[in-house]
Amino acid sequence: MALGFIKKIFTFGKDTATEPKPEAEAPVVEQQAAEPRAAEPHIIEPAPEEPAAASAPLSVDEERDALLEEAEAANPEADYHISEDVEPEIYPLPHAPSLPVTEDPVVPAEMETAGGPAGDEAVAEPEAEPVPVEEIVADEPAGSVEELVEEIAAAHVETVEAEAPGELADPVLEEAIRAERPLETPVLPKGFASSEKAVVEEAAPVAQPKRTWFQRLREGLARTSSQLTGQITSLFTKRKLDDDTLQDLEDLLIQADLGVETALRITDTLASERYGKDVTGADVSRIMSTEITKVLEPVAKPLELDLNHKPHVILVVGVNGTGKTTTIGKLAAKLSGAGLKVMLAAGDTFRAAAIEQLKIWAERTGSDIVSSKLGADAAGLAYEAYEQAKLKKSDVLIVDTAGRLQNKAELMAELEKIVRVLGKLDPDAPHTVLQTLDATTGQNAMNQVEIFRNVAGVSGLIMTKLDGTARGGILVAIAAKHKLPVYFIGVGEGIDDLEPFEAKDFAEAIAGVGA
Ligand SMILES: Nc1nc2c(ncn2[C@@H]2O[C@H](COP(=O)(O)OP(=O)(O)OP(=O)(O)O)[C@@H](O)[C@H]2O)c(=O)[nH]1
Repeated sequence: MALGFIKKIFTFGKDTATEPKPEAEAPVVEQQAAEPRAAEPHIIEPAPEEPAAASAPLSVDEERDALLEEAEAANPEADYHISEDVEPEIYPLPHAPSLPVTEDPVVPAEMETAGGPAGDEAVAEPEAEPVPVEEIVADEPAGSVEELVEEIAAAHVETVEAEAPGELADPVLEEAIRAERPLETPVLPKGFASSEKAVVEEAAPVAQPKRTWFQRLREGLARTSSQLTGQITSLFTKRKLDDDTLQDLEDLLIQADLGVETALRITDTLASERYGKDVTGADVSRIMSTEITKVLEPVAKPLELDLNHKPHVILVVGVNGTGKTTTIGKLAAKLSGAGLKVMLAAGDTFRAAAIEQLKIWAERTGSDIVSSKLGADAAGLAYEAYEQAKLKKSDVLIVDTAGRLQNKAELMAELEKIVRVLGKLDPDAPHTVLQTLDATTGQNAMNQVEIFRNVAGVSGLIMTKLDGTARGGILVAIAAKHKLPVYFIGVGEGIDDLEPFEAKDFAEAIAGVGA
């Protein structure tokens, strides 16, 4: 059902995805503030931001202002002022909903903490109140509370409303969104799963023929596969299977980054079937494909979203250049294409280009985005993004992070702090910690998992740049060693070049079976 819409998004992004062009001096915020669009069909908005009633919980900006005032009183020397040219763009949010809103909307229980107008019950609920930032950072080392508050104030956080992602292809989805009611049965794109039972994963299988994806996977892995199968074929030309050929094969498989464990699985199986007999390259490929499938099957899992959390927080980590930002864009495209409300957080505050790049992806995918100025505290930004996502009832918040391993200690401290701050806003957050790995880096990717796993509690992987590399075998070695779920693989720079990870397809593509 969502597939037609996803395809539209893909087509839309395809032309421009390869070379994103930042709009240099024209912040998206200003454009949108100046030209509010008449209709935002995909946004389920709360009522317009009106002054909160005396008994209502503080809005995010009031909450933050109060915190900043307190911090200022405690330390009059510090400058906690938020620059005026930025503040009006943020609070109230620049986009006022144009959809009709009932006077007293009933907010579902899981959305009560959003801070918007709610029914009596919601107002009475104590847990609906936002958690003060000072509590959030209470466990931080001495002095860090003030620092964080100061940094949040200095962050010039800006929230950009989503662009409409285009016409909705699904009339049921469209009707639900126009009626401002949540979908009872969220329809997730392929590669995602929900912990709620009532999820339809793929409603229109004919719309995207498997062959297309399979062909693309094969094209992507062609270098890995042709190098490996070429060597195997020449190894077994007119040779019976003996200890020497088995040793040569083992070396070859290890050189192809498959890892010792998988190499041994393959040679052991081959030996048990064909020792002393003639062996062809096709025999080896078949066994390779079967054994690699066995290694990969336990890790080929959909990315499970718990939509009871609003938002479900996905923290994306990884060394810089591994494709974090691009992958976030691709994920956002899938999710917003399926009708979910997505908020992005430009938590890579270390690189201006990363912030700009994410803004472009937000525009392209119809996602909201919270960003800050360069060098701002990333945990503070994550805090703001979470609050904004709550306020706007986003289904999913995806947080980008910096990945500069050159300054490892600082980076790790920053990641730990982001995880801690999110965990205090929602004890289960971040609900998913995704690590991106660049397949072209081979063995290096293995070490990267080790590092980020310990610091950020990585819960799943996405391997990027599998197109055009001869080192795709590393995914197998990583699966065998770390046993972490692999949700998607990146096979290009375009918006639709992210595919759910399928063990058998991948194994066959690497082994050159069925080509
Ligand atoms: N060929 C190919 N290129 C990719 C893929 N994923 C990302 N890229 C490219 O890799 C480069 C780095 O990607 P980014 O998304 O900027 O990586 P990052 O991890 O966010 O990097 P920093 O912002 O420096 O931390 C970009 O040129 C992307 O277009 C992929 O699956 N295949």
